[in-house]
Amino acid sequence: MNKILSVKNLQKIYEGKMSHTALSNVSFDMEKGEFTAVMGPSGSGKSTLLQVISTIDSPTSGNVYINGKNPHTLSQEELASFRRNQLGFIFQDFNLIHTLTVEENIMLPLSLENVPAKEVRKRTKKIAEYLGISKLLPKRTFEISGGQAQRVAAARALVHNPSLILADEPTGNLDSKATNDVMKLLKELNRKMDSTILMVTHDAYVASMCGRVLFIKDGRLYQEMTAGDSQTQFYQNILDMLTFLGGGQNDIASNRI
Ligand SMILES: Nc1ncnc2c1ncn2[C@@H]1O[C@H](COP(=O)(O)OP(=O)(O)OP(=O)(O)O)[C@@H](O)[C@H]1O
Repeated sequence: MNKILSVKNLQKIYEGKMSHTALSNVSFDMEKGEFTAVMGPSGSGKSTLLQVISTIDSPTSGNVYINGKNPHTLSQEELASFRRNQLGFIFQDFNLIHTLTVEENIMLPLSLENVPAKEVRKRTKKIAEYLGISKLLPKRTFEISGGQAQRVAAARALVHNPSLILADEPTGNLDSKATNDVMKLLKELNRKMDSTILMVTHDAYVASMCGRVLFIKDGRLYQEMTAGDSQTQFYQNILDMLTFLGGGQNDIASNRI
């Protein structure tokens, strides 16, 4: 067993005129090669969880260990390097930089780490070939399609071979064909490269393609489900849980299987 992520008794309180407990006593682990979804009603704390794990925000109490190291105890400088080395991010809007070419976007994490230029080109070429986007390398980001942009974002997230990939609603803005493409891609990364992926999603169909789903309600880990043999059954179980948790129409995807 190779534990990549360990979240222990995480608590996050947003202080203000009215302080708000966004996460309360959340604990779970992820082994290498796991693909796990985080679901829950709007405002339940999913993004907060991802932000604390990704070190964008710090916990009020509790600990996060990535590959056995607690990034929240690192200095600013060490943290920046830790994030670039250990984590890969895939966001809904891809976060590509439009003044750069596709190749430069993919290279970015390595360039920031002062990896030698020859090695940067070699790794960029390899990941681009792997994801079938070699021909796009010289293009600007506005010259490529949404699905291609998602592949470029995945290439950038993977080029430095991160321990953990964090995805915040990577299919949020996409139609069902593009959603399927993105999920195929993530599954492929998960299977072939043994990538460990933690993904927030509102979409029960998308979640049913993962190996495990964590359900959050009012900042607490409410329930977890593991996929069985049938994706249709898993999807149904997820839908049932979401209906039970409540939270409005947007949280429940239409019947797609
Ligand atoms: N910076 C902040 N300051 C104060 N409260 C915040 C802050 N960010 C989030 N919250 C509150 O914390 C709770 C959890 O928010 P979070 O964004 O994690 O929910 P979520 O499950 O990701 O929601 P959604 O599905 O709508 O994106 C919400 O009640 C939100 O209003």
